[in-house]
Amino acid sequence: MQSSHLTYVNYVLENSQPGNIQSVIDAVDKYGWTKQWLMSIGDRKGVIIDKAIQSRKPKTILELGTFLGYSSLRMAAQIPNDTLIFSIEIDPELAKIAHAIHEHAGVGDRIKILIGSSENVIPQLSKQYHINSFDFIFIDHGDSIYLRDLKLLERLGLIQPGTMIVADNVITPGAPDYLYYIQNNPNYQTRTQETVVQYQEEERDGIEITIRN
Ligand SMILES: C[S@@+](CC[C@H](N)C(=O)[O-])C[C@H]1O[C@@H](n2cnc3c(N)ncnc32)[C@H](O)[C@@H]1O
Repeated sequence: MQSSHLTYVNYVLENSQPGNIQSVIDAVDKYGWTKQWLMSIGDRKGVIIDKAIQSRKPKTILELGTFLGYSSLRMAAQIPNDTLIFSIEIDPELAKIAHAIHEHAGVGDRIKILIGSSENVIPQLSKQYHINSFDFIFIDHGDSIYLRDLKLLERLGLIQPGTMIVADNVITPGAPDYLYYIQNNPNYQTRTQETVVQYQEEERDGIEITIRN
């Protein structure tokens, strides 16, 4: 394991209680604010995701981009125990660390991390996991591939009327082609929630919150 990842895991394990999701979320946030900047959504954007989940009450959730498992942990904290989150991560080492953190938080069986590139994994979802569509999709893997994967999800029928799609980083670094498509498409109702970059005081960012008509 990379030494920075090892430091992170040790910090989170030592500063949280097993089975206590909120204490794990708090430990990650403390690490991000005081030790090392993280590309996890962080506490301030995290509240926006929490509210989106509370408003949609999804039964099926897909995340693109697990990283160290923070946003999936936050989503798990907002939903009933019987709701499974699928989260796709291209880097096997990150997936392993995220799973260890989820196990520590007591939600390892509620977050299914699928290792691989989203463009390869998404087409397997219906067949392997009997998913017809998702109620909630969190897009947070790479700004330049948001639109490609949105269109893939559309083509496969995984986005249906009522699906809520939340995309991070639409201002910084920005996803202009994604925003143009979704904001000029009569199939979607969408708004940009302005916020700031995680674990920083100043830099502007935005989260796009969209509902399929
Ligand atoms: C910004 S981080 C995700 C942060 C995470 N959602 C959170 O807030 O805790 C982006 C992650 O997407 C992964 N990623 C990048 N391209 C990907 C792809 N094509 N398929 C799956 N994962 C990808 C990266 O390895 C990285 O871990």
